[in-house]
Amino acid sequence: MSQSDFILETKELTKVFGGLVANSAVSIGFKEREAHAIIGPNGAGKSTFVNLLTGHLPPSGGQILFKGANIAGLAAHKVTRLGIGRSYQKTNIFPSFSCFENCRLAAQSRLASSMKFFRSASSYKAVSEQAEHALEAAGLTGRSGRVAGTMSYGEQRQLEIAMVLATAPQVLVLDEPLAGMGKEESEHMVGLLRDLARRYTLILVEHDMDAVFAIAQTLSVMVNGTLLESGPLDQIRSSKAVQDAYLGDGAEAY
Ligand SMILES: Nc1ncnc2c1ncn2[C@@H]1O[C@H](COP(=O)(O)OP(=O)(O)OP(=O)(O)O)[C@@H](O)[C@H]1O
Repeated sequence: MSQSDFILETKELTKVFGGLVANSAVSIGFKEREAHAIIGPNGAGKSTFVNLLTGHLPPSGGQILFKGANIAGLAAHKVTRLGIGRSYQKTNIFPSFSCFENCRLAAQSRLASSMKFFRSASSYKAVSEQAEHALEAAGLTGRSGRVAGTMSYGEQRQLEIAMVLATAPQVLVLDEPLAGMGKEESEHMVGLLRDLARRYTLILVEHDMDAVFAIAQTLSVMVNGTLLESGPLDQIRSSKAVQDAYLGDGAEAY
């Protein structure tokens, strides 16, 4: 597959913490408008990988190509502005602000100069519309004026996704979006993510294998900081190496 087939691609991406190699020469390609899950046991290096992708950690080596340009080492806010949005394992909202305010602040953060922006009434309107669209896209239509902290946990996770959408990303990086959710909330979130996967490139770290199989078309399996295998869902499900290392007998433990 040629480089142009991928909107985002890592080449030999490496991260070393002291003596520990958390990511060892990881090369993964992400296609446009595809849901791609990164799976693997605890400590495999998944969070480190997404922290590198989104500029939250500087790599020790390798490349991160976004639309062909190497963005490795770029600061997180600059990566966001390029169009790679990211949600976190824990909710990251302002609980005393309304849903709309949370999204409006996120939309504003995408702009290079928010002070300059505040002077323009038309830009304010554009950002407000972007915030409302993001709420709708995240399934929170009608929740605009609701104080974020008073919503259910599941809705707060939806709000966090709305805040990422408000930054007008092309690539959405979601770190354990189902963490802490009950069955109903999880099903709702899976539906939302399947819907978003039709319009965005989705990169997902998730332990819930039923959800991963329902959302992702492509899977990359990490073990001990290395990429074990990357490919279409069916290929990974039937891979002997993946079965042995991860999806086999102990898969339910993850
Ligand atoms: N900031 C850090 N400093 C030192 N070691 C770290 C740091 N972050 C992660 N590690 C180590 O790197 C390895 C990979 O951790 P990472 O959190 O990326 O794995 P993971 O696959 O996301 O695990 P989990 O599924 O439990 O979240 C682990 O051994 C971890 O202890």
